[in-house]
Amino acid sequence: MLKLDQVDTYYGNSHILQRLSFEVPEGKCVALLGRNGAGKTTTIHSIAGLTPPRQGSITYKGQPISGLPPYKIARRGIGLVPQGRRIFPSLSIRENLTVPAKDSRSTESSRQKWTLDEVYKLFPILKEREHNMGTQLSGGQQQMLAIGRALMTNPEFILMDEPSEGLAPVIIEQVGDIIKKLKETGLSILLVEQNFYLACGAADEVLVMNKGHIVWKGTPQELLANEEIQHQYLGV
Ligand SMILES: Nc1ncnc2c1ncn2[C@@H]1O[C@H](COP(=O)(O)OP(=O)(O)OP(=O)(O)O)[C@@H](O)[C@H]1O
Repeated sequence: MLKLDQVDTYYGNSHILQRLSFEVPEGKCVALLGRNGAGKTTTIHSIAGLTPPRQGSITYKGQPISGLPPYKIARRGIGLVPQGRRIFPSLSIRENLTVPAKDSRSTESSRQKWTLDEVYKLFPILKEREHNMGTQLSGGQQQMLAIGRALMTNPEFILMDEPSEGLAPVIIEQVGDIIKKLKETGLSILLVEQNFYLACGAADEVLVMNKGHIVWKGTPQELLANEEIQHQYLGV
């Protein structure tokens, strides 16, 4: 569904992604793991059009998307749950959810529509607190809000950047359950994580990244059994 082929992304003269190639099949969750600075966020930003690649191709459902502005990539059906959640602090929870959905052209008509009610069904706590300000939520609830806000753009594919960041272990487990539920709705997911156990619990395939390229790929079971890779690239 999403394919990166020989992607090179730079910040100025710094060559960050180096001939990066991988695929995310339809309906699957692929986790991208790696230490700080490996290039995971840069990968997400390259796909979303925030830091376009200088060379190589990114295709989504067979169509090239590299070079398109971020809003056009979003309209194609790729939603972003950014690192650090980026909740709008001066808006209520309801407003945080409805603001990105306001532009009716933001959705291509054939896709299943996520409504406010459906997002509230998935995250009942957001309904209970819909008139609170975004910043009055706990870290886990803010993560639900960030996911709900991405769903309101009716994506078929979601990019999730470190959803476990700053959360307590019990909440990280809940995030894992949410990712499984999203997959059951038919979404395809690229999950960037530093949390080895969350990634292995939620993903169908794991990619390990180091210095801007993929150094290992396999199933979560294979990674759990491979202590050398865990130690060398993930600091587990
Ligand atoms: N805006 C920027 N300008 C210059 N260099 C940057 C910028 N953002 C990131 N980098 C560099 O690019 C490299 C990859 O960073 P990136 O944020 O993609 O890593 P990451 O794997 O997501 O790590 P983290 O988990 O810390 O976010 C790092 O060496 C980082 O210092």
